[in-house]
Amino acid sequence: MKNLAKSTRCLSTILVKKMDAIGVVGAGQMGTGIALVAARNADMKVMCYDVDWSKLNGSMEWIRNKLNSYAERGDLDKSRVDEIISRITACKRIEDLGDAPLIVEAASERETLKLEIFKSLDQITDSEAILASNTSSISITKIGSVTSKPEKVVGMHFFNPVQVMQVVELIPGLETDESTIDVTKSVCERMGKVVGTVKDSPGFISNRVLMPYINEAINTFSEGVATIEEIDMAIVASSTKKMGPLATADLIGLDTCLAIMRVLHSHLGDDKYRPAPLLASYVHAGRLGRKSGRGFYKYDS
Ligand SMILES: NC(=O)c1ccc[n+]([C@@H]2O[C@H](COP(=O)([O-])OP(=O)(O)OC[C@H]3O[C@@H](n4cnc5c(N)ncnc54)[C@H](O)[C@@H]3O)[C@@H](O)[C@H]2O)c1
Repeated sequence: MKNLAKSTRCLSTILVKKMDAIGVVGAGQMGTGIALVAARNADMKVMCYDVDWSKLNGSMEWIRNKLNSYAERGDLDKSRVDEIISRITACKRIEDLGDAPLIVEAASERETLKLEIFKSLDQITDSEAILASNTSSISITKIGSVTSKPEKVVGMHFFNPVQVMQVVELIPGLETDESTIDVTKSVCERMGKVVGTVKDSPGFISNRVLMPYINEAINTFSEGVATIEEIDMAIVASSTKKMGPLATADLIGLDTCLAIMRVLHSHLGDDKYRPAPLLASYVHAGRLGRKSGRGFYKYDS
Protein backbone atom coordinates (compact mmCIF):
# COMPACT_ATOMS: atom_id res chain seq x y z
CA MET A 1 0.00 0.00 0.00
CA LYS A 2 2.88 2.32 0.97
CA ASN A 3 4.63 1.54 -2.35
CA LEU A 4 1.46 2.29 -4.24
CA ALA A 5 1.15 5.69 -2.52
CA LYS A 6 4.83 6.37 -3.28
CA SER A 7 4.54 5.48 -6.97
CA THR A 8 1.36 7.59 -7.30
CA ARG A 9 3.29 10.52 -5.78
CA CYS A 10 6.18 9.96 -8.25
CA LEU A 11 3.76 9.92 -11.15
CA SER A 12 2.21 13.16 -9.92
CA THR A 13 5.67 14.73 -9.69
CA ILE A 14 6.40 13.77 -13.29
CA LEU A 15 3.04 15.12 -14.41
CA VAL A 16 3.57 18.40 -12.52
CA LYS A 17 6.93 18.85 -14.25
CA LYS A 18 5.18 18.44 -17.60
CA MET A 19 2.75 21.20 -16.67
CA ASP A 20 4.66 23.84 -18.60
CA ALA A 21 1.65 25.25 -20.43
CA ILE A 22 -1.91 26.22 -19.65
CA GLY A 23 -4.90 27.05 -21.80
CA VAL A 24 -7.34 29.67 -20.57
CA VAL A 25 -10.87 29.88 -21.98
CA GLY A 26 -12.51 33.26 -21.36
CA ALA A 27 -10.45 36.44 -21.14
CA GLY A 28 -12.67 38.38 -18.76
CA GLN A 29 -11.43 39.59 -15.40
CA MET A 30 -10.82 36.07 -14.03
CA GLY A 31 -9.27 34.50 -17.15
CA THR A 32 -6.97 37.50 -17.51
CA GLY A 33 -5.84 37.22 -13.88
CA ILE A 34 -5.25 33.46 -14.24
CA ALA A 35 -3.18 34.05 -17.40
CA LEU A 36 -1.11 36.64 -15.54
CA VAL A 37 -0.30 34.49 -12.49
CA ALA A 38 0.38 31.41 -14.64
CA ALA A 39 2.89 33.30 -16.80
CA ARG A 40 4.44 35.41 -14.06
CA ASN A 41 4.44 33.19 -10.98
CA ALA A 42 4.49 29.69 -12.48
CA ASP A 43 6.59 30.48 -15.61
CA MET A 44 4.04 28.69 -17.78
CA LYS A 45 3.26 29.24 -21.43
CA VAL A 46 -0.30 30.53 -21.66
CA MET A 47 -2.73 30.15 -24.55
CA CYS A 48 -5.72 32.40 -24.07
CA TYR A 49 -8.98 32.16 -25.99
CA ASP A 50 -12.15 34.23 -25.86
CA VAL A 51 -15.13 34.13 -28.17
CA ASP A 52 -14.89 37.95 -28.26
CA TRP A 53 -11.61 39.07 -29.86
CA SER A 54 -11.92 42.59 -28.40
CA LYS A 55 -12.00 41.10 -24.89
CA LEU A 56 -8.84 39.17 -25.68
CA ASN A 57 -7.09 42.32 -26.92
CA GLY A 58 -8.20 44.19 -23.80
CA SER A 59 -6.93 41.33 -21.67
CA MET A 60 -3.45 41.39 -23.29
CA GLU A 61 -3.26 45.16 -22.83
CA TRP A 62 -4.32 44.88 -19.19
CA ILE A 63 -1.60 42.25 -18.52
CA ARG A 64 1.09 44.42 -20.13
CA ASN A 65 -0.02 47.48 -18.11
CA LYS A 66 -0.10 45.44 -14.90
CA LEU A 67 3.41 44.05 -15.46
CA ASN A 68 4.72 47.54 -16.28
CA SER A 69 3.19 48.89 -13.08
CA TYR A 70 4.85 46.07 -11.07
CA ALA A 71 8.19 46.98 -12.70
CA GLU A 72 7.71 50.71 -12.04
CA ARG A 73 7.13 50.17 -8.35
CA GLY A 74 10.05 47.73 -8.12
CA ASP A 75 8.08 44.51 -7.65
CA LEU A 76 9.30 43.01 -10.92
CA ASP A 77 12.58 43.22 -12.78
CA LYS A 78 11.99 45.37 -15.90
CA SER A 79 13.73 42.78 -18.09
CA ARG A 80 11.09 40.22 -17.12
CA VAL A 81 8.12 42.18 -18.52
CA ASP A 82 8.74 41.26 -22.16
CA GLU A 83 9.82 37.75 -21.22
CA ILE A 84 6.54 37.10 -19.37
CA ILE A 85 4.45 38.65 -22.15
CA SER A 86 6.24 36.55 -24.76
CA ARG A 87 4.89 33.44 -23.03
CA ILE A 88 1.25 34.51 -23.48
CA THR A 89 -0.51 33.92 -26.79
CA ALA A 90 -3.91 35.25 -27.74
CA CYS A 91 -5.66 32.48 -29.70
CA LYS A 92 -8.40 32.93 -32.29
CA ARG A 93 -9.77 29.38 -32.02
CA ILE A 94 -10.44 27.14 -29.04
CA GLU A 95 -8.64 24.35 -30.97
CA ASP A 96 -5.38 26.30 -30.50
CA LEU A 97 -5.47 25.29 -26.81
CA GLY A 98 -5.57 21.57 -27.65
CA ASP A 99 -1.93 20.80 -26.81
CA ALA A 100 -2.03 22.29 -23.31
CA PRO A 101 -1.78 19.67 -20.53
CA LEU A 102 -4.09 21.83 -18.40
CA ILE A 103 -6.95 24.06 -19.52
CA VAL A 104 -8.82 26.36 -17.16
CA GLU A 105 -12.24 27.52 -18.28
CA ALA A 106 -13.19 30.98 -17.02
CA ALA A 107 -16.07 31.91 -19.32
CA SER A 108 -19.33 33.49 -18.17
CA GLU A 109 -21.23 31.76 -15.35
CA ARG A 110 -23.86 29.90 -17.40
CA GLU A 111 -24.27 26.17 -17.12
CA THR A 112 -25.32 25.57 -20.76
CA LEU A 113 -22.34 27.60 -21.97
CA LYS A 114 -19.87 25.74 -19.74
CA LEU A 115 -21.24 22.35 -20.79
CA GLU A 116 -20.78 23.29 -24.47
CA ILE A 117 -17.24 24.51 -23.81
CA PHE A 118 -16.32 21.31 -21.97
CA LYS A 119 -17.73 19.18 -24.81
CA SER A 120 -15.41 21.11 -27.17
CA LEU A 121 -12.44 20.85 -24.80
CA ASP A 122 -13.01 17.12 -24.52
CA GLN A 123 -12.78 16.78 -28.29
CA ILE A 124 -9.65 18.84 -28.80
CA THR A 125 -7.54 17.37 -25.95
CA ASP A 126 -6.01 13.96 -25.33
CA SER A 127 -7.06 11.65 -22.52
CA GLU A 128 -4.35 12.92 -20.13
CA ALA A 129 -5.24 16.62 -20.31
CA ILE A 130 -6.72 18.14 -17.16
CA LEU A 131 -9.82 20.27 -17.71
CA ALA A 132 -10.52 22.70 -14.89
CA SER A 133 -13.41 25.11 -14.40
CA ASN A 134 -13.26 28.37 -12.50
CA THR A 135 -17.03 28.21 -11.99
CA SER A 136 -18.33 29.95 -8.86
CA SER A 137 -21.26 27.64 -8.28
CA ILE A 138 -21.98 25.02 -10.95
CA SER A 139 -21.58 21.30 -10.26
CA ILE A 140 -18.17 19.98 -11.28
CA THR A 141 -19.64 16.48 -11.49
CA LYS A 142 -22.18 17.74 -14.03
CA ILE A 143 -19.50 19.53 -16.05
CA GLY A 144 -17.36 16.37 -15.99
CA SER A 145 -20.31 14.24 -17.13
CA VAL A 146 -20.39 15.81 -20.60
CA THR A 147 -16.78 14.76 -21.25
CA SER A 148 -15.27 11.35 -21.96
CA LYS A 149 -12.77 11.88 -19.09
CA PRO A 150 -14.65 13.03 -15.96
CA GLU A 151 -11.69 11.76 -13.91
CA LYS A 152 -9.67 14.64 -15.41
CA VAL A 153 -12.24 17.36 -14.67
CA VAL A 154 -11.84 19.50 -11.55
CA GLY A 155 -13.01 22.82 -10.11
CA MET A 156 -10.23 25.39 -9.72
CA HIS A 157 -11.97 28.36 -8.13
CA PHE A 158 -9.70 31.40 -8.01
CA PHE A 159 -10.77 34.49 -6.08
CA ASN A 160 -11.01 37.99 -7.48
CA PRO A 161 -8.60 39.74 -8.15
CA VAL A 162 -6.61 36.60 -9.00
CA GLN A 163 -3.22 38.32 -8.78
CA VAL A 164 -4.01 39.52 -5.24
CA MET A 165 -6.13 36.85 -3.56
CA GLN A 166 -4.13 33.94 -2.20
CA VAL A 167 -6.68 31.17 -1.91
CA VAL A 168 -7.99 28.72 -4.50
CA GLU A 169 -10.87 26.37 -3.80
CA LEU A 170 -10.14 23.01 -5.42
CA ILE A 171 -13.29 21.01 -6.11
CA PRO A 172 -13.13 17.37 -7.15
CA GLY A 173 -16.21 16.04 -8.92
CA LEU A 174 -17.54 12.59 -8.07
CA GLU A 175 -15.29 10.96 -10.69
CA THR A 176 -12.18 13.16 -10.39
CA ASP A 177 -9.08 11.03 -9.75
CA GLU A 178 -6.34 11.61 -7.18
CA SER A 179 -3.63 12.49 -9.68
CA THR A 180 -5.82 15.24 -11.19
CA ILE A 181 -6.26 16.72 -7.73
CA ASP A 182 -2.54 16.41 -6.89
CA VAL A 183 -1.36 17.93 -10.15
CA THR A 184 -3.86 20.79 -10.06
CA LYS A 185 -2.96 21.54 -6.46
CA SER A 186 0.75 21.70 -7.34
CA VAL A 187 0.06 24.06 -10.25
CA CYS A 188 -1.92 26.35 -7.92
CA GLU A 189 0.99 26.30 -5.48
CA ARG A 190 3.43 27.21 -8.26
CA MET A 191 1.16 30.17 -8.96
CA GLY A 192 1.69 31.18 -5.32
CA LYS A 193 -1.74 30.10 -4.10
CA VAL A 194 -2.90 28.29 -1.00
CA VAL A 195 -5.34 25.50 -1.83
CA GLY A 196 -8.37 24.33 0.09
CA THR A 197 -10.20 21.22 -1.15
CA VAL A 198 -13.96 21.61 -1.04
CA LYS A 199 -16.87 19.23 -1.64
CA ASP A 200 -18.75 19.67 -4.91
CA SER A 201 -21.81 21.52 -3.68
CA PRO A 202 -23.64 24.63 -5.01
CA GLY A 203 -21.45 27.72 -4.47
CA PHE A 204 -18.81 25.57 -2.69
CA ILE A 205 -17.78 27.38 0.55
CA SER A 206 -17.07 30.93 -0.55
CA ASN A 207 -20.17 31.70 -2.59
CA ARG A 208 -22.52 29.66 -0.39
CA VAL A 209 -21.65 32.14 2.35
CA LEU A 210 -20.77 35.34 0.47
CA MET A 211 -23.64 35.51 -2.03
CA PRO A 212 -26.60 35.42 0.40
CA TYR A 213 -24.86 38.24 2.30
CA ILE A 214 -24.58 40.34 -0.88
CA ASN A 215 -28.14 39.41 -1.87
CA GLU A 216 -29.44 40.55 1.51
CA ALA A 217 -27.60 43.86 1.17
CA ILE A 218 -29.36 44.36 -2.18
CA ASN A 219 -32.75 43.58 -0.60
CA THR A 220 -31.93 46.00 2.23
CA PHE A 221 -31.24 48.77 -0.30
CA SER A 222 -34.26 47.85 -2.39
CA GLU A 223 -36.58 48.09 0.64
CA GLY A 224 -35.32 51.61 1.31
CA VAL A 225 -33.74 50.76 4.65
CA ALA A 226 -30.63 52.76 3.75
CA THR A 227 -28.71 54.14 0.77
CA ILE A 228 -26.03 52.19 -1.10
CA GLU A 229 -23.28 54.19 0.58
CA GLU A 230 -24.81 53.81 4.06
CA ILE A 231 -25.09 50.03 3.71
CA ASP A 232 -21.49 49.66 2.55
CA MET A 233 -20.22 52.09 5.18
CA ALA A 234 -22.09 50.30 7.98
CA ILE A 235 -20.50 46.96 7.07
CA VAL A 236 -16.99 48.39 6.63
CA ALA A 237 -17.22 50.29 9.92
CA SER A 238 -18.58 47.35 11.88
CA SER A 239 -16.27 44.62 10.56
CA THR A 240 -12.75 43.97 9.32
CA LYS A 241 -13.95 44.15 5.71
CA LYS A 242 -12.33 46.76 3.46
CA MET A 243 -15.24 46.83 1.05
CA GLY A 244 -18.99 46.78 1.60
CA PRO A 245 -21.30 44.18 0.04
CA LEU A 246 -22.61 46.40 -2.77
CA ALA A 247 -19.14 47.52 -3.86
CA THR A 248 -18.11 43.85 -3.70
CA ALA A 249 -21.05 42.89 -5.92
CA ASP A 250 -19.92 45.52 -8.46
CA LEU A 251 -16.41 44.06 -8.38
CA ILE A 252 -17.60 40.48 -8.92
CA GLY A 253 -20.07 41.46 -11.65
CA LEU A 254 -23.83 41.62 -11.06
CA ASP A 255 -24.49 39.09 -13.84
CA THR A 256 -22.21 36.63 -12.06
CA CYS A 257 -23.88 37.35 -8.69
CA LEU A 258 -27.32 36.71 -10.21
CA ALA A 259 -26.16 33.49 -11.89
CA ILE A 260 -24.72 32.20 -8.60
CA MET A 261 -27.89 33.08 -6.63
CA ARG A 262 -29.96 31.22 -9.23
CA VAL A 263 -27.80 28.11 -8.84
CA LEU A 264 -28.03 28.29 -5.02
CA HIS A 265 -31.81 28.81 -5.19
CA SER A 266 -32.58 26.08 -7.70
CA HIS A 267 -30.16 23.47 -6.35
CA LEU A 268 -30.58 23.98 -2.60
CA GLY A 269 -34.32 24.62 -2.96
CA ASP A 270 -34.59 27.06 -0.05
CA ASP A 271 -36.29 30.42 -0.63
CA LYS A 272 -33.69 32.12 1.50
CA TYR A 273 -31.55 31.98 -1.66
CA ARG A 274 -34.14 33.74 -3.85
CA PRO A 275 -32.24 36.29 -5.97
CA ALA A 276 -33.09 39.88 -5.04
CA PRO A 277 -35.51 41.17 -7.72
CA LEU A 278 -33.48 44.38 -7.94
CA LEU A 279 -30.37 42.36 -8.79
CA ALA A 280 -32.18 40.84 -11.77
CA SER A 281 -33.45 44.29 -12.84
CA TYR A 282 -29.95 45.75 -12.76
CA VAL A 283 -28.63 42.89 -14.89
CA HIS A 284 -31.50 43.27 -17.38
CA ALA A 285 -30.67 46.98 -17.62
CA GLY A 286 -27.02 46.18 -18.38
CA ARG A 287 -25.77 47.48 -15.04
CA LEU A 288 -23.22 44.73 -14.48
CA GLY A 289 -20.92 46.57 -12.08
CA ARG A 290 -17.37 47.70 -12.78
CA LYS A 291 -17.09 45.77 -16.01
CA SER A 292 -19.92 47.74 -17.65
CA GLY A 293 -19.11 51.06 -15.94
CA ARG A 294 -22.24 51.03 -13.80
CA GLY A 295 -23.69 48.85 -11.09
CA PHE A 296 -24.57 50.13 -7.64
CA TYR A 297 -21.85 52.72 -8.25
CA LYS A 298 -20.65 54.48 -11.42
CA TYR A 299 -17.12 53.89 -12.73
CA ASP A 300 -14.92 55.77 -15.20
CA SER A 301 -13.91 53.60 -18.14
N1 LIG B 1 -15.95 37.78 -10.96
C1 LIG B 1 -15.56 37.13 -9.88
O1 LIG B 1 -15.38 37.72 -8.80
C2 LIG B 1 -15.31 35.65 -9.95
C3 LIG B 1 -14.59 35.02 -8.93
C4 LIG B 1 -14.35 33.65 -9.01
C5 LIG B 1 -14.83 32.94 -10.10
N2 LIG B 1 -15.53 33.58 -11.07
C6 LIG B 1 -16.01 32.78 -12.21
O2 LIG B 1 -15.11 32.95 -13.30
C7 LIG B 1 -15.84 32.86 -14.53
C8 LIG B 1 -15.60 34.13 -15.32
O3 LIG B 1 -16.01 35.25 -14.55
P1 LIG B 1 -15.51 36.71 -14.92
O4 LIG B 1 -15.80 37.56 -13.75
O5 LIG B 1 -14.14 36.67 -15.50
O6 LIG B 1 -16.54 37.10 -16.10
P2 LIG B 1 -16.36 38.17 -17.23
O7 LIG B 1 -17.74 38.57 -17.63
O8 LIG B 1 -15.40 39.22 -16.84
O9 LIG B 1 -15.67 37.33 -18.41
C9 LIG B 1 -16.28 36.24 -19.03
C10 LIG B 1 -15.62 36.07 -20.39
O10 LIG B 1 -16.10 34.85 -20.97
C11 LIG B 1 -16.13 35.08 -22.36
N3 LIG B 1 -16.93 34.06 -23.02
C12 LIG B 1 -18.27 33.94 -23.09
N4 LIG B 1 -18.60 32.86 -23.81
C13 LIG B 1 -17.44 32.28 -24.22
C14 LIG B 1 -17.13 31.15 -25.00
N5 LIG B 1 -18.07 30.39 -25.55
N6 LIG B 1 -15.84 30.84 -25.19
C15 LIG B 1 -14.86 31.62 -24.67
N7 LIG B 1 -15.09 32.71 -23.92
C16 LIG B 1 -16.37 33.03 -23.70
C17 LIG B 1 -16.70 36.49 -22.48
O11 LIG B 1 -16.47 37.05 -23.77
C18 LIG B 1 -15.95 37.20 -21.38
O12 LIG B 1 -14.76 37.80 -21.83
C19 LIG B 1 -17.29 32.62 -14.15
O13 LIG B 1 -17.54 31.24 -14.14
C20 LIG B 1 -17.37 33.19 -12.73
O14 LIG B 1 -18.39 32.61 -11.96
C21 LIG B 1 -15.77 34.92 -11.04
